[in-house]
Amino acid sequence: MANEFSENRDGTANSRHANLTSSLDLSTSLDHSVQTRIFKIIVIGDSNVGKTCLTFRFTGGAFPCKTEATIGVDFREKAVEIEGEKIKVQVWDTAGQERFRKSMVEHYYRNVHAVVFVYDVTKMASFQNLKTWIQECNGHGVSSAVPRVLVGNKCDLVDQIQVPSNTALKFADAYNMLLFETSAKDPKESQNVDSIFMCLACRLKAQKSLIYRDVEREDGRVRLTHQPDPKSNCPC
Ligand SMILES: Nc1nc2c(ncn2[C@@H]2O[C@H](COP(=O)(O)OP(=O)(O)OP(=O)(O)O)[C@@H](O)[C@H]2O)c(=O)[nH]1
Ligand SMILES: [Mg+2]
Repeated sequence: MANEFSENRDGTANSRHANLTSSLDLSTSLDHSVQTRIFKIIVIGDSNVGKTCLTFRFTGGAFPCKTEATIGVDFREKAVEIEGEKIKVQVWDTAGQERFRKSMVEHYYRNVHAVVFVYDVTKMASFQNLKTWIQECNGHGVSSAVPRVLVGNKCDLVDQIQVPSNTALKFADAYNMLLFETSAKDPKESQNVDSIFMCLACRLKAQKSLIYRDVEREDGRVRLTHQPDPKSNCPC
């Protein structure tokens, strides 16, 4: 594991074109040295929708001044605390371009704990392609018990919006997902970006027993039917 992650100045972990080994399988989801659970969240969607910028905003707290197409996968980690438990959220920022991802796909989905599907609100094609991304995810055996959320990014480009909110909401509802419309670029939206990942981390913490058992065998769906607890720091 140590060879695969380099520590950034801000304390987040990052690795490009990582040589994936079984140590990343995360089947136990537990960092034994410090007894911190690790939640593996993958970020999926068309190229250029802003997956790298969203993950950077969450883990690094800023919008990167320059990005290049992701090759394979970039890992970023952020330590969070939920109801007194320290948890590492490990974000897998995947490549949207087919040529940069095909050899890695199996690794993306293996032992994944949650999935973030991203589209660009200014690009209808990226929204229409979501079905293909969902099919790929299901085709790799990701259980319906694995929480999924939908993210419409680039909301700061208000004059260029092509995907109406109600269309996105209907889609999210049909696939039993929460919808977040946000912007990785707009600093005012940074809390909303954090909420995407914190919401999933809270769901996963609540599913504690599922993570220690075999998630694949559970077929229960995660539905947001409860009211958020005002005393909890869960954003959803
Ligand atoms: N206006 C605006 N631009 C954004 C936003 N998020 C990302 N971008 C821009 O969109 C472009 C693509 O962003 P990336 O984060 O690299 O996209 P990606 O989905 O990671 O692309 P791949 O790695 O090829 O899959 C870059 O030029 C970003 O600056 C946003 O919220 N608003
Ligand atoms: Mg990228």
